[in-house]
Amino acid sequence: MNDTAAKIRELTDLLNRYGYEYYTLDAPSVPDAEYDRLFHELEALEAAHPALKLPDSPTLRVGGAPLSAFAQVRHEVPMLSLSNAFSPQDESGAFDHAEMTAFDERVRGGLGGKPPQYVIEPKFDGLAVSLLYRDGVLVQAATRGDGSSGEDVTQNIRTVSDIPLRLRGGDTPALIEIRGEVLMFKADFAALNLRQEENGRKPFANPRNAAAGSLRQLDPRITAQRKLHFFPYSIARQEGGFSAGTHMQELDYCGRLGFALPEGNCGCFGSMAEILAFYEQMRQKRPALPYEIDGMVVKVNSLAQQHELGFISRAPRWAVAHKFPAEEALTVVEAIDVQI
Ligand SMILES: CC(C)(CNC(=O)c1ccc(Oc2ccccc2)cc1)c1ccc2c(N)nc(N)nc2n1
Repeated sequence: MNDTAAKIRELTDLLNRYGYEYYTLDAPSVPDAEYDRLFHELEALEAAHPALKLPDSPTLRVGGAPLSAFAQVRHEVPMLSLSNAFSPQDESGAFDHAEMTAFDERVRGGLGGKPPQYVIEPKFDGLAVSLLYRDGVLVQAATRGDGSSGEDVTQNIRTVSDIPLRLRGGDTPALIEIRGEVLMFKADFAALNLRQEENGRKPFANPRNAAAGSLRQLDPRITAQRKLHFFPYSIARQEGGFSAGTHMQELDYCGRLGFALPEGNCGCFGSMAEILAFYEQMRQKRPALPYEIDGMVVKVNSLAQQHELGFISRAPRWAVAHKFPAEEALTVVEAIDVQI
């Protein structure tokens, strides 16, 4: 490799490490001025040697020329929705968890009476996307669409700072497809709407619409100006690399690959009673979370038990969204469509 190519490789790796420390670990190891100096040095080298620009270059995060339309991407593995369980409040204000108890009984029935371990995690209220990495490099990103195919939003996804352009850690899988949610934090949503109003533009109704509108922008430079985040929640396909046996191991593996995890807002328990206690804790914590959630998701932890339980019309038998009651009587709970 000639020394210009070596220098570009070195600057790309260094800036990706600094970006990971700043955006995902929230623990920068260099001042912003140092990052900017190296970033401009890389930009200059790439402008002088376009053929040497790397597919995981951090300069891709600023967004290139606008697209005229989004290409369609067919999902090799369908992107499913979740069946819903609600816990309505009775007039005394007590919550009726009958639907979650019924879920637990169905799961135990399906497992021949074996008591499963459950994982409970936030049900992110954003836009579901699928990320495809080949030999550790992000090569494609798509929205869920109708579950079978979605829009190719690869260029826009590269501007999301906590999505790695190259997976971290050793033992890189030849292929891995990671699913999760792109969302906008509440504070960034408020700041965006302030800017919208100042510029005479219509404000977004909620952070989910703001995230969807920002990601489905044909101009990646606009997406790059919107502060988006990503949390993984599933590994859809994998060739090589670490083979997880449980959903918690999948989440931990995503953390090692360089993704942000909703630390402290996930749990793994051996009984539905503990799950319901954690759900209640999260319902109390919800207003203080930096991002919006519209409930919790409860999943069977063992992947072998998930496969044993399968899907009801392709919504998993082994997972259910446990929605929070609407905060105000006026909140319209959208009809949840189980998209296939
Ligand atoms: C559980 C799953 C539906 C993902 N899983 C899948 O989409 C999925 C898709 C094909 C699968 O296997 C199949 C393979 C071939 C055919 C049919 C299914 C398995 C899981 C889901 C959906 C939304 C979530 C959300 N908003 N927040 C959290 N925290 N978790 C979520 N989890």
